[in-house]
Amino acid sequence: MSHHIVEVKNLRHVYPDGTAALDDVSFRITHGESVAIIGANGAGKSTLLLHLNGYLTPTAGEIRIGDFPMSKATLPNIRRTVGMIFQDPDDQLFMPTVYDDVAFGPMNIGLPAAEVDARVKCALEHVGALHLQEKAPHHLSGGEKKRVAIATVLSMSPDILVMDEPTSGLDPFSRRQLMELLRDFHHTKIFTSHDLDMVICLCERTIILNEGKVQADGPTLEIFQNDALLTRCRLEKPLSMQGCPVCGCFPQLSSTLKKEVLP
Ligand SMILES: Nc1ncnc2c1ncn2[C@@H]1O[C@H](COP(=O)(O)OP(=O)(O)OP(=O)(O)O)[C@@H](O)[C@H]1O
Repeated sequence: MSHHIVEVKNLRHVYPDGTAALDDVSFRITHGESVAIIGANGAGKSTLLLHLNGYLTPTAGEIRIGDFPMSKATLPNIRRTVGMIFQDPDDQLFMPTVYDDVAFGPMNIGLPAAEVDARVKCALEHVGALHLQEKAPHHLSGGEKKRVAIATVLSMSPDILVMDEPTSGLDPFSRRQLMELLRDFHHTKIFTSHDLDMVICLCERTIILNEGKVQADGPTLEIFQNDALLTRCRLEKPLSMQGCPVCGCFPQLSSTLKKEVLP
């Protein structure tokens, strides 16, 4: 399934004002992997994601999605393969109703009306937002907007899901539901997040960006056990791996995690 592969080679991005946001970033993500891209504020995470379906163009370097190098000619195909969910759902929702927003992508690729309708209903049901279909997106709460933004991407049946800060702004119940939804998506997933407890639950691999460069790329648990690396990159362990400051116990850890995390 080579169309599920994401390859980034020596990517550099300099914004028009001269800010070098990414420098010599390289990695390869293969089919079915679930990968977190983490880093402190300003590390370059969003800039990197915006390259993965062509919203930003590299200053230098190369991106391949499956068999296609990113270019003007391959962009429509790549955008069908890579479903991008932005940090701010307002960047994604622009139609008069939720239904129209979720239908927009499938209609645009010329699917028959019955197929569009089926995809919209299925995507909205999947994110628990079918009851919102007639509402105006700008009347929704932050968490509802996030779900609908995800539905706009699911309705296109992407092979690769790319999400910038998926759990930001969600209440604990909605966060849990979203995590379950993402766990059920069995194709390639790439997230940026400051929610490191979500990362530990959903991503077996983590890439750390620091000042636009890849500082680490490996198994998530190994990375979160490397205190020196985390400190150097201005990161902290997930809460579930931090001991209670009073007695040193690990109340939130599941027993499986305890075996792997505790010395
Ligand atoms: N449009 C832009 N023009 C100039 N500089 C920008 C632009 N967008 C981002 N930057 C700069 O690029 C660097 C990387 O920003 P980016 O948004 O990719 O970081 P991030 O890791 O996603 O941060 P955060 O965790 O705060 O969302 C920062 O120094 C930022 O100020």
